[in-house]
Amino acid sequence: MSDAKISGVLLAGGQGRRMGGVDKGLVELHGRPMAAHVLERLAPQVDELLINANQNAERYAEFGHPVFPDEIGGFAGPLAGLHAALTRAHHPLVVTVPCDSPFLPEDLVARLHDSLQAAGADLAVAKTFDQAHPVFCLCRREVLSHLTAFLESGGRKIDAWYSTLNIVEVCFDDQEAAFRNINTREDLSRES
Ligand SMILES: Nc1nc2c(ncn2[C@@H]2O[C@H](COP(=O)(O)OP(=O)(O)OP(=O)(O)O)[C@@H](O)[C@H]2O)c(=O)[nH]1
Ligand SMILES: [Mg+2]
Repeated sequence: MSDAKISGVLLAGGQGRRMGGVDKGLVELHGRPMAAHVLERLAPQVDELLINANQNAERYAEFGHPVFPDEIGGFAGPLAGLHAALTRAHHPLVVTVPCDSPFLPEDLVARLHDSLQAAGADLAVAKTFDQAHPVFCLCRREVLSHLTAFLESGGRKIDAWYSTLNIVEVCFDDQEAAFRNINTREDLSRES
């Protein structure tokens, strides 16, 4: 297994429309912002942490890690966040996680990394049973030029971009509950 260092990126650049247009990463669960839960789980798994957010930069900065917005504006979706992340990351491997999945696996990065290496893939993405979790991915930083070209040609859909890459899907069937995400007020109250 390679010992390449890994940058971890919290994707918090969405508009939270299903929750009424809130900045979901700052919404509190058990008395703390969801971003805090996610960062705490991810920190021991990576060599640096970065935060991608398009609003409330000062509040995200309080977590103590660099904060940056999408370079491609207009809330173009998570690929715009990944694009910005790949331009900012210092390490050769980059893992992304969403801001609304506070229970992410503690061995997420180790398992994505093992599969990426074993398959010699460009990108490893989590799945549970037949459900893909496309924003939980580990990729090589050098896919940036490929992603930039995809975005410049008007591409926005994460699945469409993945279909042009050498990817490996990594099975987390044993931890399905760790991927539950919070999209609505009802989802939030179910966890509270
Ligand atoms: N950087 C960036 N991240 C995004 C964007 N849209 C969604 N995301 C992130 O992608 C992940 C999954 O997105 P969703 O669950 O759809 O979150 P959302 O878009 O804020 O919420 P909805 O508006 O209800 O769809 C979350 O971590 C979001 O922060 C975007 O335009 N830019
Ligand atoms: Mg969305």
